[in-house]
Amino acid sequence: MEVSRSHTPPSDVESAAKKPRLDDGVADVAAVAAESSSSAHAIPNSNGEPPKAAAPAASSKATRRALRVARQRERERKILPEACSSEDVLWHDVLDVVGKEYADAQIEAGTEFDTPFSYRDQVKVRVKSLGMGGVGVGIVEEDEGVVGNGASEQDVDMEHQSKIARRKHWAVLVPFALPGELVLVRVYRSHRLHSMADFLEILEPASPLPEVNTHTPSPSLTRNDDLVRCRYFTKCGGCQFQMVPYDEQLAWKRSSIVRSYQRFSGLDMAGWDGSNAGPSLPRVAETIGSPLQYGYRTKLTPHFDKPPSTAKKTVALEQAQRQANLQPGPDAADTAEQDPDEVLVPSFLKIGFNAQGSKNVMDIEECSIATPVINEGMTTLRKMVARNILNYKKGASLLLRDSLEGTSDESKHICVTEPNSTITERVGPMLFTYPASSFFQNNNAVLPELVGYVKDAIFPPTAPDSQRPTHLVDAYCGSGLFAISLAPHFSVVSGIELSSASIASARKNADLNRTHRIPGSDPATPPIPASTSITFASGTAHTIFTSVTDFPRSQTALIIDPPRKGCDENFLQQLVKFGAGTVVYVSCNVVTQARDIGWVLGRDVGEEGEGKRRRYEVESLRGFDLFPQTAHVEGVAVLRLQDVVE
Ligand SMILES: C[S@@+](CC[C@H](N)C(=O)[O-])C[C@H]1O[C@@H](n2cnc3c(N)ncnc32)[C@H](O)[C@@H]1O
Repeated sequence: MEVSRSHTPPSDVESAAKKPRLDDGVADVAAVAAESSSSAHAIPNSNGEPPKAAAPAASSKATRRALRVARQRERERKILPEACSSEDVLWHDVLDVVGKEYADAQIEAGTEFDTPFSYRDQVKVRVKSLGMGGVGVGIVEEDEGVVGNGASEQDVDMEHQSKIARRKHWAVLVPFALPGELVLVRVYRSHRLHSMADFLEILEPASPLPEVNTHTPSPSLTRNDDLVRCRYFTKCGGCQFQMVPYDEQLAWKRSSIVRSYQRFSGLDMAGWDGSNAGPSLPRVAETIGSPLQYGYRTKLTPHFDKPPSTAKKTVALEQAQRQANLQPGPDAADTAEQDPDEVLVPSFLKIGFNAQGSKNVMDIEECSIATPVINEGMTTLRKMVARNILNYKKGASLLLRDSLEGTSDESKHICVTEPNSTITERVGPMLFTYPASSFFQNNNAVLPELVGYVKDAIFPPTAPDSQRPTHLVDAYCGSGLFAISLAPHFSVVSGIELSSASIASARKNADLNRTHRIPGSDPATPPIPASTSITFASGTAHTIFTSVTDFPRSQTALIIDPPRKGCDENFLQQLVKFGAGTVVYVSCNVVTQARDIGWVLGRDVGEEGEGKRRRYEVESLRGFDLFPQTAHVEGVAVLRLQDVVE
C-alpha cells in the first residue's frame, strides 16, 4: 500500500476536514470491536495514561462504548495526517528515522501501531535528528533496551525479543535532546511507528552522527546549559532551544526551511540542499536574528483551569492556616518576614501554560521571553485572579499585551490586559494601533528589519526604474503592518483582511501616519505623503483581485502573509491569474508556505490566450527569527514573474 502525499493547498471545503489517506474499506464494526478488546498493543490515551482494557460486553452501554473506541482506533489506523498539518510534519520526522520503505511495509501489514514499549518504559535513545518541531528524534540504541520497569533477564522471552527487534525501527521523540546525544528517556505515549518520551538524563554527550536525512545538511547543535535563563525551561512546553547558542538556533532554522521545501513543496529538488541554487529554488540565505533574544514577546496568554468543587473549603482552610502563621510565635523573626497584605494563592490554582507534553496547566510566575512590562503585568494579574478565584465558574485565558501608553515620542511601555483596549506600537517611523484581542506580530524588536527587507526585495537596487512597482496589494493585511509601512514607496496601496476590527484599525493607522510626525525629522514630514492612495477592505483574501483590476500588473507588488494554514487554492488560482510582477510571501509556517509556492511555480501566469507564457521564479528565500528560543521561524520568499523561454 503506497502512502500517497498531496502537495495541493486546501480548497475552502477540504480545509475544514481531515482527509482519509489510505483507501481500505471500513472494516466490520463488530470485528473491529472484538479486535480492539483483545488488542495486545494498546496505546496509552492522550493524557499519557495506560489504556483501560475494553470490558467484555457486560451491558449494551459498555458494548456501545467499546464499539466507539474500536471505530476510533480503526479510523486512526487508516488516516494518515492531513497534508502539511503539524501531525504530518511530525510523521515526516518519523519517516526520516525509520525509513519510508519500512513504514510502508508496516502500514501494509497493519502493524504500524504495534508499539514495542509499555507505558513508562525507560530506555536509552540515540538522538538521530532534530525534528521540525524542535524535538529530538531517535532510536533505542542498546540490545536489551529496557533499563527500568520493563523486563528482567528472565523475562526475555519470545515476545520480548520481538519487541526489542521492533525498537530498532521505532522512532522515539524526546524534547530537549540534541542530535548525537545518548539520553535516558521514559515513554509515555505511542502512536504510528513512534513514541513520545520524557527526557530524564544525558548518558553520553553528542558525538558526530552520520546524517540521517542525506538531503538536508543539518547544522550541529551544541548543548550549553549555562545559557538557559528560565527556571521553567524543560518543564514548560513554550521554548525548545534555550540551551543552544543563538547562532546555532539561526542555522538550524535555516535548515528547517530547507527541509520544508524538500518535503512539502512537491518541486524538483534534484541536487538542491539549500546551500546552492537548484532547478526550482535559490540558495536559502542565512536567517536574520532578532535583536532581542529574550524579553521580546509582546503578547502572552496564560490560562488557568476551572476551580475544583472543593475550592471554597480549600481557600478557607489555607486562609486560616495563614492567619495562624501570622500570629507572633515564640520566635518573632518567623512572622516578621510575612506580609499580611500578600494575596493568598490557593494551592489548587495554577496560572500559566501547558506543561511540556501534557494538557495540564503549570504555574508560571514569569516568562523569560516576554517583555519586562508583560512580566510586571503578570504579577498583578495573577494576584487579581487569586483574589477572585471563587467567583470563577470556569477556567479562563488571560491576555497581556505590551503597549505604548500614547502616541508621543516619550510614551512609555505599559501592560494592557483588557481585550477591548487599544494597543499602540511603533515600527520604525510608523505608529500602529489595534484592539488588544486582534492579531499583531509578537516580536516588535525585529519588525523594522523585516519590513525593510520586504521593501528592499520589492525594489532591488539593480532593477530599472521602468520596472519599479508603483502599486501594492497587501493580502491578509491585519491592521496594516506592511501596507502602511511601505505606503511611502507606492502611489496606490490596497489591503484586505478577514477581521473587520483589524481593517478598522488599518484605516485608522493610515490616517494616523499621514498626520503624526516622524520623531527627530523635519516637523513638516508625516511618514505617509498625502499623494499616496490607501484603501482597506474587509473580506476573504481572494476577493481583493476583483477590486484591483486596474492595477498595472508588472508594476504591482503583492504581499501575502496568511495564517499558519497558508492560502487556499481559490486564492492561489486568482493570484496566478492576476500576475503581479513581484510577490512576497511572508509566513509563520514554512511548511504551508512551501506547499503554496510549489503550487504556484508549476503554473502558467496570467489570463488564457495572452500570447506569451510567464511563470513565477523564486528569487530569494530566507528566515527571520521572530521567535528566539523556540523552533518557529518566519519565512520570506520573493517571487518574480519571468517570461518562459520555450
Ligand atoms: C499572520 S497574520 C498577518 C497580518 C499582517 N500581515 C501583520 O503582519 O500584522 C494573518 C492575517 O490573516 C487574516 N486572515 C485569515 N484568514 C484570512 C482570509 N481567508 N482572508 C483574509 N484574511 C485572512 C487574519 O485575521 C490575520 O490578521
